[in-house]
Amino acid sequence: MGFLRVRSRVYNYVILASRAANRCEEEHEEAADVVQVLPSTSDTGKRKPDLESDASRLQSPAKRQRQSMPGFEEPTILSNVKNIMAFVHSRLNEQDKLSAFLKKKISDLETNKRELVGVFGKTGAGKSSLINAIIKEKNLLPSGSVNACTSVMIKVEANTYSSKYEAEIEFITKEEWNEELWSFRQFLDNNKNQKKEDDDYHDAVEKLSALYGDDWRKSFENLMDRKYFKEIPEFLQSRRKILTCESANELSAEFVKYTRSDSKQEESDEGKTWFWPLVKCVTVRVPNRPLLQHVTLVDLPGNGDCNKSRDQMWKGIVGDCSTVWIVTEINRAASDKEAWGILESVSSLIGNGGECQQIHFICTKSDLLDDSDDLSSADIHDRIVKRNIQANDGVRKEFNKRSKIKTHFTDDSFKVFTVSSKEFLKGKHLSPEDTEIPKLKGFLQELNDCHSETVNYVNGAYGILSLIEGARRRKEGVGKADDVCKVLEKNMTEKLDQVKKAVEKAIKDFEQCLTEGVKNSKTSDEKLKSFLDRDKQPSFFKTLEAVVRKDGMHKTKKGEHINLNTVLASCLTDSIDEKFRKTFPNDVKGGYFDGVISRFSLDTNSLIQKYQDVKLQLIFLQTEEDKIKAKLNKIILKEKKIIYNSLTEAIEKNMKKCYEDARKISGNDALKKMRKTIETHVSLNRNMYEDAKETMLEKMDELMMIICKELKETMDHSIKLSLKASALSESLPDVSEHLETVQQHYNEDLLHTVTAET
Ligand SMILES: Nc1nc2c(ncn2[C@@H]2O[C@H](COP(=O)(O)OP(=O)(O)OP(=O)(O)O)[C@@H](O)[C@H]2O)c(=O)[nH]1
Repeated sequence: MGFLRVRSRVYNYVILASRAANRCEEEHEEAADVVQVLPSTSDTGKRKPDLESDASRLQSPAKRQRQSMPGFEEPTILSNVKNIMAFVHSRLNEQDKLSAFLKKKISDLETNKRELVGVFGKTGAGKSSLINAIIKEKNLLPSGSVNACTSVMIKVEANTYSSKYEAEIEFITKEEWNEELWSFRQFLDNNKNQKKEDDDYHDAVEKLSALYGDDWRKSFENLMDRKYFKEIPEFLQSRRKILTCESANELSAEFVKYTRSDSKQEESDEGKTWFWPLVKCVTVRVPNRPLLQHVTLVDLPGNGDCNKSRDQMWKGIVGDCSTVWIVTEINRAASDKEAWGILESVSSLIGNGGECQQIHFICTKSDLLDDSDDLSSADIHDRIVKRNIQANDGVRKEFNKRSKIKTHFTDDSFKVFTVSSKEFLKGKHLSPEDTEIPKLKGFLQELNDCHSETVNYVNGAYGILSLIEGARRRKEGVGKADDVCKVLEKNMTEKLDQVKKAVEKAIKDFEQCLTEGVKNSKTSDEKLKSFLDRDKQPSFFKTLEAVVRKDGMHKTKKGEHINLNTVLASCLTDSIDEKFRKTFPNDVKGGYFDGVISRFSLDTNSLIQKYQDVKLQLIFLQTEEDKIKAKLNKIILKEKKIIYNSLTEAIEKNMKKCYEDARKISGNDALKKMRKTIETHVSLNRNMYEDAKETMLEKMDELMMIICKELKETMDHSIKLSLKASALSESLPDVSEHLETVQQHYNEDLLHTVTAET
């Protein structure tokens, strides 16, 4: 993260330097001045950028041509303000408390948050083609082969610091792979005489064959030998591999062996090694894509992988998505069990257990019609449009029936799109608008533009510059700082009390709900029983074996997501879902805890009227308030996910022993015995529900402490330093012009925020 931050910062400076250097000759002095503003090694602890050469390299014809390319990123408000703050930072010394405080405040402004859009859907639904169409890179993500499918998570984002196409490959560790090899070996040994139709048997064989060809069939002894990893020394050295190319085509050809599995190797592929079993995630960076500057699209193949770290990363990314796209083919979108199954299985992870604000149900391949041979182009167009309307209605009706999803999401947060990636790239029957790809791009653009980090950065910068100017202009002995402090401290006590009461009320409400949930734990038992009652089905033993082997979670080849832990925790989660969603809405407009955090204010506005000579200091405090609220919102968002998921995790922890015992069962009546083991464990461990409830409430208490401490300490410190500490006036730079510039941006931002909200 730190590395990225440095990279993007350097890039901003380079742009500024290049712009300045492009101006006419008499402005050269100014360009030199700009270059001086770059951060030093001591500032970042990283490589000191070679600024002179960075700037002069940008003078090359190739670079200039790049700048004139459509979509080249012009410096944004954010980069302008960042440059100003870097300059101010370099002019502050640390001889007094206030300057040191200001320097730290400037460093703290830096953030690198990206909005994640998670793309789900079964294989072949058209995810890769959709992403390619959206970023207008026909050949970036490999798509189309009948046998191959995307097998690892792929993040797609803008390359903001170079004009190259890049793929960063993150591997699992050697130790993890070694462990996996051992469990494959055990599993294959135990299943020697079984039918080879088992899902996990196929998975193991697929992974081993991808990497070792037929060698694994001869012996398991030397599978960690270096010779198998010659092409990827990075894996052995626990490093990431970076591929860099000039074009999307080239990059795609290079990274395909890290992302896709090929179930039926073709002749031309013989001897080819596929490394996807070792890969955790690939990040693809595309140059000149302002649309993805703050947004990352993540292609998420289904979970249920037996690799723990990959599974954990999957869960982490899914929980961090602010939007989720469910992709399915239009011809049976409303009835596609697998697509709805995916959405149901992730709804609590992305809803109360995550931060998803919007679900987009995307029906793909809208251009594909049956029997269109004899139709005119106009008729084809009309039929497509008509079917789009029908699909839209059908999907919405289906959504209304799915109560499991609806407990986490409102009607407004669910939208349907009917798209054709193919027609968007080479329209034959549909206009670009009819393909609905521009609609999705518009959504991403808004996500990228309304990036709250820009607003937070500009607000923070405005406050800091106000404080510098206020401190510089302030004459000794003038002002009624002490009076102002007293009022502020009184306001703070009152407002903190309100926050505390609101959080306490939420905790009490949760406690009530969970007590009911514990009482209703029989409902979970019934759900468990109905799952175990499937023991009459012929393939059930294999499924149950896989479930216990993977600590309660398994995805069948037919796409069914089984999670016994969530089934057992459902009496608790069901009891709390509605209250939890209202207390921690993912759409933060209303604010957490009935808006008490959003309403927190020391009432600086009215004080400004009365105490004009400390107006600038009060403006700083106002922006500090906004900043601490934004920071708290982030903390609460992170914590609320942990709090909600703690219910299922507590059950999962308790059930671990049960799965371990069940795993050991084999031989005659194994299915019966396994069932008995699970039922007995659940009936003897009734306290697990109470324990889960207590764990969650403890976490809520901790959250309350964090909120109150953060609010009090940050505001106390800021009040003290802005109104009480004096700086050596000669040590503070004159930032009046910068203040004016940033104030303009601040006002624009405010306008933008207001317009976006209305
Ligand atoms: N006619 C038509 N075909 C499409 C469209 N989108 C995708 N396809 C085709 O559908 C097939 C699968 O598309 P992909 O984009 O590879 O699907 P995917 O969901 O990424 O598949 P995995 O990589 O296996 O997860 C390919 O042959 C595509 O060319 C579309 O809008 N129209």
